[in-house]
Amino acid sequence: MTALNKSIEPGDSPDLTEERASGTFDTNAMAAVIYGSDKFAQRRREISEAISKIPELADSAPLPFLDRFGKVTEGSRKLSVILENIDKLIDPSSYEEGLHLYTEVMGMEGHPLALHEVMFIPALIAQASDEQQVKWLGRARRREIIGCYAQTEMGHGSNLRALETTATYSPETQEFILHSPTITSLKWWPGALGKSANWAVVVANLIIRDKNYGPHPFMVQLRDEDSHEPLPGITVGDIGPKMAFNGGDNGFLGFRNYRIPREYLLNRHAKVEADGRYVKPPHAKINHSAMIRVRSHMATGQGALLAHALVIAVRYSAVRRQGYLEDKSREVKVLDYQTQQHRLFPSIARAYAFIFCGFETIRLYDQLLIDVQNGNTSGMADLHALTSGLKSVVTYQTGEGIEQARMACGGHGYSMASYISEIYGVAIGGCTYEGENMVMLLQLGRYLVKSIEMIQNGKSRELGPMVAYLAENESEIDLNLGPNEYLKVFEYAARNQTWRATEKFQKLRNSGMSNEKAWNQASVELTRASRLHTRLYIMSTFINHVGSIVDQKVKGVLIDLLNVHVTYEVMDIGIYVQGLLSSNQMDLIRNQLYVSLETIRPNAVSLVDSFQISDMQLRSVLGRRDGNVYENLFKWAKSSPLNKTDVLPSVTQYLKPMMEKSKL
Ligand SMILES: CCCCCCCCCC/C=C\CCCCC/C=C/C(=O)SCCNC(=O)CCNC(=O)[C@H](O)C(C)(C)COP(=O)(O)OP(=O)(O)OC[C@H]1O[C@@H](n2cnc3c(N)ncnc32)[C@H](O)[C@@H]1OP(=O)(O)O
Ligand SMILES: Cc1cc2nc3c(=O)[nH]c(=O)nc-3n(C[C@H](O)[C@H](O)[C@H](O)COP(=O)(O)OP(=O)(O)OC[C@H]3O[C@@H](n4cnc5c(N)ncnc54)[C@H](O)[C@@H]3O)c2cc1C
Repeated sequence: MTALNKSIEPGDSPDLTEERASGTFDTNAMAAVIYGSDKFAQRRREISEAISKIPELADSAPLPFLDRFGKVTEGSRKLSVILENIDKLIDPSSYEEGLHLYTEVMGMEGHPLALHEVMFIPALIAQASDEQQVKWLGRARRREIIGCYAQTEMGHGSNLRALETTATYSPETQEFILHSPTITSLKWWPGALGKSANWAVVVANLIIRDKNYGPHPFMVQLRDEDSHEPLPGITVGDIGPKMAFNGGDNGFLGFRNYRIPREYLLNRHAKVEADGRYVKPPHAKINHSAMIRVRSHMATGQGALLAHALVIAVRYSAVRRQGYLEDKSREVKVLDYQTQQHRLFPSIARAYAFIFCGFETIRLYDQLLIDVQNGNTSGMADLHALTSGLKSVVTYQTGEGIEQARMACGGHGYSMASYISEIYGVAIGGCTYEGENMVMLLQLGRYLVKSIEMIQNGKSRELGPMVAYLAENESEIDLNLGPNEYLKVFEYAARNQTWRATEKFQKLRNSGMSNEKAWNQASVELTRASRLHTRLYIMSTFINHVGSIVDQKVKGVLIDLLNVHVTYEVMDIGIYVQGLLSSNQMDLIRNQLYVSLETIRPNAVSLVDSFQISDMQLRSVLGRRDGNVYENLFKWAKSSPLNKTDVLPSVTQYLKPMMEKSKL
């Protein structure tokens, strides 16, 4: 009989082999569900295999032992090896294959092409005219140029209307003059801007005859294409070390009356004619499209980051033995403790939920892109609201889940040998980039308040499908019926909170308070409504996705995982459902959660193995596929540069003289 868990190999830790043998489903079949098709899951495995055959693609040292300079250099070195071998490794026209290749080889610490692929090229696709695409897109795709997306400034990131960089049109020369008038107007943070990029999409206020038309995207050359020196009028550099992404060069950028041709305004939607006439775009916020795209991809991206941490924590918990349960002759795997399961299994469910929900959101974005290219912008507000809430909830919960995974690994989780702190640093960057989470929750809050106002004005029928539940009355809940009943509990909580928050805002406003002050005083309640609404969306896409799965064994275990999810989520929002559920019902749900943790236990390792994250990609001693943790932990420590000599110069220079002095 072939093993259902495809990861069993001779030489593996017997503890992990035992876990893999208890799995009830084929991990390749689950990987096909996670990665959208059997074909792509298979391609991922083939690409990982091909990468492993090129030794130069391996890290030259464990990344945590490299300093900043070493990390940046290592990223560029590996990138050049990738590009020499790219045709052997992937189909270069496949974005997904490229993403897998980069993630595996470059890791998550940042590299010169990260923003080129994630924002620069997408911004050109969405915002450059056909003519401009002929000029730049091919060059960008062939990597003749390296680009980034430069919007945020030292003084302003969230409030785009207050950006200070100006692009003033000069009809005489038909040029835009880019200028940074203050210190705070320096572009600050853009990935790959500091040292790698030679071009950028720069967001600056378009000024024509003293009138400010607001932020617009411009294509700007920053460095000479031969010497890579900054061009005259450009000040550019690296902003220094960060919590994570230290292989990347997030940068600063200033302009001193820097001239670019009129044709360098990305003008698919808005244009400036030669005489300075402004042609309006079809939607006022169309220039925000590069951000909507990244936000749409963040649920799968963050799900993958959470998955990395869980692969490490769950595998390690199956080989780590500490303490006893009934059998006093052998210490127990820590994964058998209910507290450990409660710490990790709901996060496994969330990682799956984020990935499935991400599929749906990317589908909505791709549809919107087609609609917008055809002149139909009617879906923009809905997707903006949805992705604003989603990026906030998934990044926050991913951060929470990763931190729990770290603690679940005890002391070794705190070591960089686990690599979890790096994953954490990368993931929580997402709470800030692409819109600070509170700010984005409030964007969704605006949309929810408007939806309630439509209901109040008798326009319930005009509500979109995602907010139609706000107009419904609650019905009786029978919690024995399964996930759809839990969905109703969430609908109740989100509806109730959205009405309460809206009514609070309206009451304050009606009391004579200004709109802004009333909004501010209701804003915590509004963010709570946004979170509940978003969690409802995540739960409903999880339920729908599981419903569509054909492989019965895979579907069976995903239903078990869904049971962990719905019971955990409802317990987690207990305070919002007090009016709906009795304390007996809450006890029932709590017990269902404990039962579902036991049900999922035999499949825990297979569920994380199904993410099929290779050892190379994981970069974690604790999370190794073979589970041979201890001998490799010792090897890892011995490879520390501090252990190259037994006596460090710092000891000879400072500690020895100190001890000698004390002896006198
Ligand atoms: C395959 C890709 C994978 C991607 C990620 C995976 C991650 C995994 C691994 C990570 C590895 C590397 C990735 C690192 C990438 C990091 C890249 C980071 C990039 C950046 O951070 S770029 C800078 C981002 N900056 C922001 O997000 C700024 C946030 N602020 C805003 O967006 C706006 O200021 C605002 C939305 C808060 C407000 O906009 P403003 O223009 O001022 O509008 P308002 O006046 O407030 O509102 C007016 C009405 O307009 C509506 N509105 C606003 N925006 C939109 C929109 N985009 N579409 C439609 N409608 C919009 C708003 O709702 C108001 O409507 P109303 O009047 O209420 O009807
Ligand atoms: C890892 C990383 C990568 C990045 N990459 C890029 C990039 O490639 N290109 C780019 O252009 N930018 C990039 N950024 C910048 C990023 O987009 C901004 O930092 C982000 O949008 C937040 O803006 P801010 O820094 O101005 O935060 P601030 O707005 O200053 O936030 C500070 C606090 O004020 C609160 N606050 C602000 N406004 C409001 C409000 N209206 N209501 C309530 N509370 C409010 C926030 O909630 C937060 O608590 C990156 C940032 C990071 C961390």
